[in-house]
Amino acid sequence: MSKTVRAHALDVLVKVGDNGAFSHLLIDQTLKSNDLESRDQGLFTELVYGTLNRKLTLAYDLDQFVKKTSKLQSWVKWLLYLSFYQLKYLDKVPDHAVVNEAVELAKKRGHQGIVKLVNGVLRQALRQGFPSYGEIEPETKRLSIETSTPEWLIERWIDSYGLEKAEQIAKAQLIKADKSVRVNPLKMSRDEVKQCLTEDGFDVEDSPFSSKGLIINTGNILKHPYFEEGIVTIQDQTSMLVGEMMAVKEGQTILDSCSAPGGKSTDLAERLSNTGHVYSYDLHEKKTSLVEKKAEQLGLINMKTKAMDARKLDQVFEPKTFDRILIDAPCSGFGVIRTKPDIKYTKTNEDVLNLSMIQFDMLATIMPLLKEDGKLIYSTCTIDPTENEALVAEFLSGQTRYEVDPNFFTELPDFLQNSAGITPFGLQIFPDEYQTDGFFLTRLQYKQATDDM
Ligand SMILES: C[S@@+](CC[C@H](N)C(=O)[O-])C[C@H]1O[C@@H](n2cnc3c(N)ncnc32)[C@H](O)[C@@H]1O
Repeated sequence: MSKTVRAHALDVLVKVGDNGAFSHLLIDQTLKSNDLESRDQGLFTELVYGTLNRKLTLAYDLDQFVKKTSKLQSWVKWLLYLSFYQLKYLDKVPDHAVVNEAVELAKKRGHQGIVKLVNGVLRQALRQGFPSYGEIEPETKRLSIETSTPEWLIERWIDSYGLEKAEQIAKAQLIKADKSVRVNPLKMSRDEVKQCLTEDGFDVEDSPFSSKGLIINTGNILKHPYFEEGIVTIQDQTSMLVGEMMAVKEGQTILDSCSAPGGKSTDLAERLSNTGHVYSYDLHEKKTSLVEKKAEQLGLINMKTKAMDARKLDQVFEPKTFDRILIDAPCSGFGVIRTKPDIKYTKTNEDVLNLSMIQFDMLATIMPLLKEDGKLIYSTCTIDPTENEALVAEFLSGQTRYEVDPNFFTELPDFLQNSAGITPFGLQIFPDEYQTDGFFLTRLQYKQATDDM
């Protein structure tokens, strides 16, 4: 008999274990190498991400029913987390089905004592109900358990944005992400794609972030031929805003210093309508080959890829070479926890500090490669000031040549112009604002001469 969805989910959860790393790779691997039906693929992904994303909450819950959880074998613990997740958060699965499936999985993997324990714990949880968290003290611990976010990260967000905002951010990271796609204008217009997808039964709407973006409310776009044909690319709406704000003009020469897997680079190349050049760099060839693959799929012939540390690009290019530069920097990724929950369990305070030093070096090395009338976008998919506005402020304060482009703020889409995350150093988009990833971007340029001389 072929494996059930829950058996696949349990396998991945056990492999990911408490280290938390690489769940998205294991999910992709399982989806590719097994013939799960498309309905089951959705459930499988939801079970793995959902359980991982709620890990700390589920561990607290389990402590109420089992005295020494540390003595449980890893797979038993994850089976109970997986089952709790379904009982608490999934309406579509009946409780008795969750218990029966868990018991069957326990029978396959363990002895009679474990089967009894799994059955007993789940039935007790159903009888007694799950604990509430309101009384937990201090407040940071309560928030940590309720939102399954490590306490140090909650404290970081409180330090940056206050308790109320920290709570909103942590809660938003638990909400399932909408899918959005970018339309390739070299192949079809957004309106045409929208119309055809609607005729095919999809519920689709225009993204307010980008003229190329569509939000897919219902329908599995990964299975649609437009995906294979390079007519659409999966991309978060905030990432598409980068392409929009680069204000690219045909024929330009563009540098993308951290380009893999190629989402934004290919957006820029599409915007050049296959004119000009996009030089797409990343640290390793394994990474740049992903960019090449994407470019090929989208029919783009104006991209050049090469592996190189962005902090050495000044050894390859003369100063003032590029019309447009993108530094979409490696970052802590606290804006994309919705789709990569591992991030909140694996990153540390020290990582944030180390990343900010790399980001600073990248800015310092790459900024001089911009032409006198050029524009450079610095962006991250995180919500930490140390890597975002504070970093840009520090970079600008140490020199006299560059500034934030004042037109950046007026050229933002109208709905973002009064956004809570606007500072003199850029725009911070929070994950609780627009049902998107959390994201930061700003646009820098050479200081412009003022008229009042
Ligand atoms: C946020 S991701 C880029 C995403 C990409 N711009 C996109 O839209 O698909 C950051 C990238 O920086 C790369 N990276 C990390 N350190 C680097 C370095 N020192 N030099 C160049 N690239 C680096 C990582 O390999 C990663 O692919």
